[in-house]
Amino acid sequence: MTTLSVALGARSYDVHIEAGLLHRAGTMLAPLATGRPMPIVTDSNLADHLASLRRSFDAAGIATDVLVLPPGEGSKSWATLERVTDWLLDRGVERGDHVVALGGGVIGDLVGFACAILKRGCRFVQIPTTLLAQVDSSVGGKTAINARAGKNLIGAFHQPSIVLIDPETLDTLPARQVRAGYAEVVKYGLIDDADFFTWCEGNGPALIDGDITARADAIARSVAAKARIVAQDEEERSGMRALLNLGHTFGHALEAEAGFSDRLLHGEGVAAGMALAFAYSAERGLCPPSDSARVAAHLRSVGLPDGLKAAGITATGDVLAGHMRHDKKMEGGTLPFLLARGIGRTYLDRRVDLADVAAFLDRQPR
Ligand SMILES: NC(=O)c1ccc[n+]([C@@H]2O[C@H](COP(=O)([O-])OP(=O)(O)OC[C@H]3O[C@@H](n4cnc5c(N)ncnc54)[C@H](O)[C@@H]3O)[C@@H](O)[C@H]2O)c1
Ligand SMILES: O=C(O)C(=O)C[C@@H](O)[C@H](O)[C@H](O)COP(=O)(O)O
Ligand SMILES: [Zn+2]
Repeated sequence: MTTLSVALGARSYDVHIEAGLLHRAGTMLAPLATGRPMPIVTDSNLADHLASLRRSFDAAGIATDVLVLPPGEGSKSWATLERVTDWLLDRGVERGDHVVALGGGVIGDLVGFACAILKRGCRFVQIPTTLLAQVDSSVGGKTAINARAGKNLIGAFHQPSIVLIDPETLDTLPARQVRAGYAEVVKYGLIDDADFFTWCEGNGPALIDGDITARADAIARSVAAKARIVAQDEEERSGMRALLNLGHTFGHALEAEAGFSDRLLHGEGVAAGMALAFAYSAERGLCPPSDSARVAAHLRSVGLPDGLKAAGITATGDVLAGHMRHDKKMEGGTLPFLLARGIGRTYLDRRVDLADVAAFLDRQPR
């Protein structure tokens, strides 16, 4: 088993990664059991993994209660949040109790936020089952739902007590979802690890095709990178954690245009967003055009969108910039932007003019 730590003082926790770990979750979580049934929240695509998890809890003598939600981004909503919090309150969940989030980033973000606000905070456990959640969303404590005005606009920082990652759960994940999660893997290479991007170019196709070693390696490297960044800037105050937002200002705008629907998955928006961030950096003379072309080529080669056209977005630059004005990084009316001086050389630029970004977007092929 690989165990990585997210070092946050009193809020520190471990992330355990091992094939088959789901079947040992009961033993791993037994120290957190209170004698009352442990609540598990999941979505309806996870019946088989839920059954495995419950068997492992039964074997460890832990009773469970289960809430099954509809799958998809639409569940990151006020209505579903109310459903989760009412369900937890009906079960008499106390502040010291642990709620298990079994699923992808949607379940993790939603349940994490419910736990952040339930009785002003109860504990939770992340058992991520998508590649995206295993490499990114289950670690770091960003929790949220979406608002009419945009993505993740209602949320809180709330760290889990433990994260259990079983790469074998990815065996049932549809290929499109694997590819979308892979975009966040590539992100770590583009941020500050050019060698890892080269690793992605060599191993990405096998990872997507199901190579368990490549998947486990990518998960461990991604979690280590995220834990290192989060430990330095837990609440995105210094600019360090903002690096994890590479491609997201563009990506969230594209997701908003697609109505936060299956038309464009989060990871697909991030892929197109990263390609746009590199193209914009290259256009401004900050980044070698060859690096920008290399990023786009790799994303294309694994079937991810490399820009507006591939993402199916036809909106004007002004409309997209309008979405960006809701970005949580806005400061005094300006939007700090993640740009790149090259592969592995992402930085936060505080002098970007949104009108210039809009004009750049208008020049992109539709
Ligand atoms: N908190 C963070 O730091 C953070 C980081 C990245 C993304 N996110 C958020 O995560 C969300 C996207 O997460 P996601 O890509 O995991 O999407 P998701 O949770 O919607 O899961 C994708 C789909 O896969 C299904 N699924 C999950 N696990 C499965 C499995 N093992 N086998 C078969 N089907 C399975 C789900 O039911 C769903 O239909 C977005 O809302 C995004 O904003 C948050
Ligand atoms: O953990 C972070 O910090 C990230 O930015 C990770 C992102 O991949 C993730 O999509 C996050 O939810 C985006 O955060 P937001 O603050 O832009 O909503
Ligand atoms: Zn993301």
